[in-house]
Amino acid sequence: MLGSASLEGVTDVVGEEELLVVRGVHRSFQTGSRKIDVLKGIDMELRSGQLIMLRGRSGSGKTTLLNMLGGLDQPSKGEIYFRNRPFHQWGDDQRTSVRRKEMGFIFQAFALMPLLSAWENVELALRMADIPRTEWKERVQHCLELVGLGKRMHHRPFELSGGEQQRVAIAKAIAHRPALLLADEPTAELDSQMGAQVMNVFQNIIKTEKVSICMTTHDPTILEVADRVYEMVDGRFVTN
Ligand SMILES: Nc1ncnc2c1ncn2[C@@H]1O[C@H](COP(=O)(O)OP(=O)(O)OP(=O)(O)O)[C@@H](O)[C@H]1O
Repeated sequence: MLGSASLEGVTDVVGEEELLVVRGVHRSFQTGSRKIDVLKGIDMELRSGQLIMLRGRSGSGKTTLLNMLGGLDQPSKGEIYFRNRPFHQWGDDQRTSVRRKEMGFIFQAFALMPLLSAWENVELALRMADIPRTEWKERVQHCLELVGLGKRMHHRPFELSGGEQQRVAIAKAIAHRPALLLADEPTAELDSQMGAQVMNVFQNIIKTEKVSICMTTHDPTILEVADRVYEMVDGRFVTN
């Protein structure tokens, strides 16, 4: 087992905070009498200020891993440390609390409330994270300006392009100042220009908001902006 002493060792060596450490993670699913091994021993690290990408064919296990990093699911075996805390040992309530306060999520389909404006969508995220109401106005404005939507703050999703909707989703995901942003194929529904805009926003928020990002992608054209790419084949990482 990887104890806190060895984690401190890792931090000393690299001189930066290890936000996420994954050791020997397996995940199996039982369907009827069959056991399916989806993750077969995953090791990875994510440091503060990094953008890492999980790449791999459909069905290789990327979403399963991302769900685990976000505490939506738990490993069958192995360890996940989030900010030096043993995420894999925690119960649902503790994981939910960390997820609400310290993590943000972005999905392929933009996950906005259709009847709410961009402003109201971001505000909703602050309400959900128990951020005091007095801070909402300034924070919503800041986040929407950060993603380049300062002039579209009161539009509703159907009045925005796909790329703009995804940028509202980013503003919503970072509003409560998470340390970690998890994004599942955030550019998959976008054309290459809009996808590039989303990646620019990601690079920008890593610097200005001090958030780290772990995302999955199929898109080879965006891999070059990653600090590190993990290639997944059949539930394992392979070296390129
Ligand atoms: N709850 C579950 N029960 C049974 N099998 C599952 C479950 N969740 C995922 N799987 C299986 O695990 C495998 C990996 O799925 P996963 O969604 O992680 O792949 P992926 O790499 O994200 O694929 P895609 O790029 O298409 O999203 C698939 O074969 C899937 O059917």
